[in-house]
Amino acid sequence: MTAAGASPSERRREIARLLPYAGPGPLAAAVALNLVAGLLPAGFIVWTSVMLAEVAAPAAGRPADLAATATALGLAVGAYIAQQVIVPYQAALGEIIARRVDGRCARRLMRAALADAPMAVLEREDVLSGLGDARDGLGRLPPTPGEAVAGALTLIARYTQLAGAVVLIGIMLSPVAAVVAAATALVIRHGQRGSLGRLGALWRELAGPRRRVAYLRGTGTAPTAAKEFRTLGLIDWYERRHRQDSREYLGALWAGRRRILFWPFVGYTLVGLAGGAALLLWLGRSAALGGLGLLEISIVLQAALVAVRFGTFFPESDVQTQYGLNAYEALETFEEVARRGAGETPRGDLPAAGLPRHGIRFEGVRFGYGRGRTVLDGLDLELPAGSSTAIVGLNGAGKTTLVKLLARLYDPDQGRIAVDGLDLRGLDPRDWQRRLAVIFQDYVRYELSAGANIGLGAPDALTDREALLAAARRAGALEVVQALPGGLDTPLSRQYAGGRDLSGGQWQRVALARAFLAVERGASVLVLDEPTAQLDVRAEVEFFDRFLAITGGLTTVIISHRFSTVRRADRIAVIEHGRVVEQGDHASLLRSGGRYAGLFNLQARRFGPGSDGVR
Ligand SMILES: Nc1ncnc2c1ncn2[C@@H]1O[C@H](COP(=O)(O)OP(=O)(O)OP(=O)(O)O)[C@@H](O)[C@H]1O
Repeated sequence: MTAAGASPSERRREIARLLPYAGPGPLAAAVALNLVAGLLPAGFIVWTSVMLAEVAAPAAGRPADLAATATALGLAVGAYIAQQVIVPYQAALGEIIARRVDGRCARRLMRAALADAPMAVLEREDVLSGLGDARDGLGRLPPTPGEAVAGALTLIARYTQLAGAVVLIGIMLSPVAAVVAAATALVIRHGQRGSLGRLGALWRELAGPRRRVAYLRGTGTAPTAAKEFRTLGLIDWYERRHRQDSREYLGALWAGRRRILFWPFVGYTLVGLAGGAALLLWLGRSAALGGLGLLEISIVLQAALVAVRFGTFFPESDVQTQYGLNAYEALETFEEVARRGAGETPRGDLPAAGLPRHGIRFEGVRFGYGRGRTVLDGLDLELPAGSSTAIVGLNGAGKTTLVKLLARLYDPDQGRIAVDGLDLRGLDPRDWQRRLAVIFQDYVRYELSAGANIGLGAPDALTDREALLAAARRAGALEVVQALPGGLDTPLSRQYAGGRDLSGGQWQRVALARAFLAVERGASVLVLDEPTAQLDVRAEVEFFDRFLAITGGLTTVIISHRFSTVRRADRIAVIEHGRVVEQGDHASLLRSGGRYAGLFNLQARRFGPGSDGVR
């Protein structure tokens, strides 16, 4: 990792240490190419000066030497063309070297994060923030839309410069020469941007492999992955996989670049050559015929070079304008999809205040995600107001999907959900969602303070510390909060100064506190998806003792695979094949000896003879 605030000499030493990562071939080629690129302008100056001296010879009393003039002109043109030809090779070599060096640095970072650093070190705040910086720095972030705009503005300077040069050629040499200069510049420029546009398309085409490499690099340098990588012995495999996928991606990228860039480059170089040569010859001829003085020659020569050079790459704008807008285009596409989706979704406007008074009914609900398989298929279910309903079913049965429909994150394809007889689609969705307090299985662990993690259950209570602590107490999270060095103000992430991370069960209590705060602030339907999955047995028992007291009078839905959780509900519904196949209370379902009894007995057996499956 680069030391922060390294001095210039330290930075030079660091670059010297990184140079070998480029590999001997690219390194030698880059040194040679850059030496030549550095010498060519000197050659150009010398040969154009020789040419000028020869042109001025008659004025100095010497006879004009046409052969020497032509040789100097030829060498000057050659030096100029060579400079132009070298530019893209310099850029390509630079890219190869940057990729190789970054690749080696990323592998070093992965190894350091996954294999070398002790876990205790990986949990230190300063180390985590340094690791975050290193990952971001190696992220090869594309230019942003803002950079595209700034880059586009710099084109004003480029085009003004061209216009000035063309006008000067028109005045000093001839209008036709000015047209030749302008046409040469614009044709090359058009070709250059066209190639870059096709490269942009290639970049989009390779989005999948690029994302995979970025993912591998991201997880491989994330401290959270280190535990599993070490214990499973995945480090060597992971490195190989990263190298192989990187090679495949870069192979496809470079092949595409060669295909897109080579022939256009040759073609437009020839156009530049022809246009530049025509202008120089025109100038030489006019000068030889004595029609131009040194001043005019010098002005036209430099203006012609401005025009011909115009067609090449503009580092201050081209990449920015080509790639910077990708994020913006993605944003616009997303907005459009969102707008269309919102337009197709009925948006009711009935107020939801006070609902449900009687109950919520799923009536013949059929639903599938997109074109995927049908998840719920004619599901009928009643959730009486003021009572608790537990939903049981195997993995993938559709329990969470049912909650998503209830929260109006999706609408049924067929059938309806009725709240006190009103179709859910007729209610104002935001208003209805405020009536719900839902904690999903994959609830969000906000990298914010403990207080905010609770307070986001009802944003208007974010600053009400009493309310936050009361919600924490109800969820059994008070001792978690009190043990934090800054209490409610402690950031729940080690990436921040004074931050702490929580255990899975502690996080779950904080998420429950969030839901209880929402209930406290007016939500009347509490939905908990696997609320106790990460709680220890004692915490689970405590949770349910409190839960029954807290939720009395509320409409609650609990999804759980733990029968100790489920059995306490007023009603239990078993979902299978997209429908409710059984419902009733724990005792009646056990008596009936059906699906629920089967699952219950299976779990009970797992925990030994005599166990009632409570865990
Ligand atoms: N966003 C989604 N897009 C496509 N399919 C999905 C999506 N979410 C869930 N599914 C699919 O819908 C089915 C039901 O998923 P759901 O999460 O509702 O099951 P579940 O009963 O809650 O399972 P679990 O007990 O494992 O939590 C699964 O086959 C799942 O793959």
